Amino acid sequence: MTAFFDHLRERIDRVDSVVSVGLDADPDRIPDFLDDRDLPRWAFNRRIIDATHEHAACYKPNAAFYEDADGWRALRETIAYAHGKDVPVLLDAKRADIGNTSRRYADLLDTADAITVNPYMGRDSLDPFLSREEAGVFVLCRTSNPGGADLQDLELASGEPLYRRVAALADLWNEHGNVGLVVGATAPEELETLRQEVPDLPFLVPGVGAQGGDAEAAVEYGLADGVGLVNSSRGIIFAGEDAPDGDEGAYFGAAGQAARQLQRRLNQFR
Ligand SMILES: O=C(O)c1cc(=O)[nH]c(=O)n1[C@@H]1O[C@H](COP(=O)(O)O)[C@@H](O)[C@H]1O
Repeated sequence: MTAFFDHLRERIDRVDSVVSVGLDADPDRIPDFLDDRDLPRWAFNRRIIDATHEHAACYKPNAAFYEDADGWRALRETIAYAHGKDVPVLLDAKRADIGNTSRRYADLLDTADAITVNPYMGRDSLDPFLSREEAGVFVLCRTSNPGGADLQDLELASGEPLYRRVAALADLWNEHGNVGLVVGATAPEELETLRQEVPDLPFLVPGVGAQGGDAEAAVEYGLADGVGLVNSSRGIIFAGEDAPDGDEGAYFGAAGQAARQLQRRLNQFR
């Protein structure tokens, strides 16, 4: 294992948690009381991090919520703040392209500790990420969305579904011990199959919480030798939406409570 997974293991042990808190700071859902702040998404994330870091093995901002000028600034501040709390950051960017383009995408790892990548363009498109030995590279394998089966379950001539081939390839690409898979909690059977197929790869398992995935399967099959991540985004960061209007303490307190509850629930299965 290299730096990212070593750090993640330490973090999991220290806080006794495999929770990845998804920082999907949707501008449409940032509470009104933060509207007048410079960079409301950063103001929001800072408070979320303050409220949840004791329960977080990792933070996972999804790039979709930051891809504008203010957004990138908010993201940079957020990552630095998470690092200040010694929490690793996995940037959910789902990138990869032809070589020179991917090399620029891989620069995202100058700031974040790990990234999600899309394997559709094959090995060379992932090389710039894989060669960053210190970083974690999570390859999309069997996604949590309803259409995940459209392509990923297609049977190859060998009879195996495409997602299993992706896992086998990711295992081959793991020359530096820095590769993980993304497998949704909404696909518990596929999680089980994949854990047998690639016993050594840690998984990022999204889809518990708002998407209703299987938390027990996420833990049972997501961890490789105790290392892996189970992500919830909206279910944690927007847990305070029922708090009384303008009550900042209650709003972010609810996020902390949601993170703690998920930590406890997942720990029952570890
Ligand atoms: O790569 C991911 O993290 C990901 C893969 C996948 O199969 N499904 C999935 O939901 N995700 C991401 O995980 C997060 C899930 O958010 P919630 O449904 O709000 O918990 C979002 O940022 C998604 O983009």
